[in-house]
Amino acid sequence: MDKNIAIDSSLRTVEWKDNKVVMIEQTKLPNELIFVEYDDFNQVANAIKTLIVRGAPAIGVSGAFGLGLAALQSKATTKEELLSDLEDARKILFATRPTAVNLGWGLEKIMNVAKTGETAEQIREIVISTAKKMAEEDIQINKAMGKNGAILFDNNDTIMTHCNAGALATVAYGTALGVIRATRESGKNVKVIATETRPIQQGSRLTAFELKHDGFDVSLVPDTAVGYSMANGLVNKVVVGADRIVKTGHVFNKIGTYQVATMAKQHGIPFYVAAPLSTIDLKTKAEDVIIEMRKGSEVTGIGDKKTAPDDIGVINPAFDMTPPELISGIITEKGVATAPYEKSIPKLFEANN
Ligand SMILES: CSC[C@H]1O[C@H](OP(=O)(O)O)[C@H](O)[C@@H]1O
Repeated sequence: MDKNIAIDSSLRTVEWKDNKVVMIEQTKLPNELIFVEYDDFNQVANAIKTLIVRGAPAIGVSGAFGLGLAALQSKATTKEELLSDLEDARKILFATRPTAVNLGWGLEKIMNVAKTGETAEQIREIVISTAKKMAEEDIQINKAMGKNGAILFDNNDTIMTHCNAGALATVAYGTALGVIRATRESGKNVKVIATETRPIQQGSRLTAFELKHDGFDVSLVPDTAVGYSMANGLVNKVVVGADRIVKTGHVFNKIGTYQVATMAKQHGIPFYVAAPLSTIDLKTKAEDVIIEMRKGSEVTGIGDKKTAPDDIGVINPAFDMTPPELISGIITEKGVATAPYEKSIPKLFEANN
């Protein structure tokens, strides 16, 4: 592994290059940093479903790029035919993962601009240019979010994270880790404690990897040591990402987030969520959000090594819900929302923000 990898805005998790989608093959980290190239939207759909690319903003942009490939693959010569082919591709990309709202948001944004094209060629051009613009905006959004969040953190804080809400969950820079990067850039010295985040270990494989390569003092804890870390004064604050936030302030994030938030409340530790507006869903009620259930083999083994007996029942939700009363603030590119969230979250969308 190249010890001099720079995991910052210079390294893109996913990008459009020569009419192909290029992404980091995240299931190979931290052992190998491999880039894969796709020219078929079905390959992008598979990459999202199998977590080759993961993280709400990253899969939103990947879905948009997937529609760009679908536009190039389509043999359509008329607007109607091409829109029909794009809708077929949208359904396949949308069905890959149900919880992160960014995927649906990214696909809908592309479909809406596609309808503004008059000819098949115009549609192809606008779809690809809009997807590329979405990717560039993601980085700027993360940096704005970082600045808004940095003021909440103090010099010499030790900050706990859960899962990976870093450069590897976005196009670059990250959401929760973007706040940590911006805090350092503001001149404050911070340390990080990353939870392992079983079963897929986004914390140990991805967060520890990217923070180490970005020069941070990062320590790893098993998920079972969250309470110990907080009870023994090792944690000053927590910041995590999100996959969907509803207007009441209920946050849907990687499984285990609810436990971390509950422990933080118990120990009087501020618990923040960092997410772009594209992760906020003003329409869906908390009780109607679909929690992705993943295959049991992720829990009964690590890689190809079995760690549990055969034929046992497994409950493997990929996400859980953290209620607003456990959340100190929701950091976005438009500012920080605080309780009561049903009043503060809609304000983030007001034009003068
Ligand atoms: C900045 S979004 C990151 C968010 O997505 C992760 O889930 P997954 O790795 O399954 O895509 C996790 O919930 C992170 O907080």
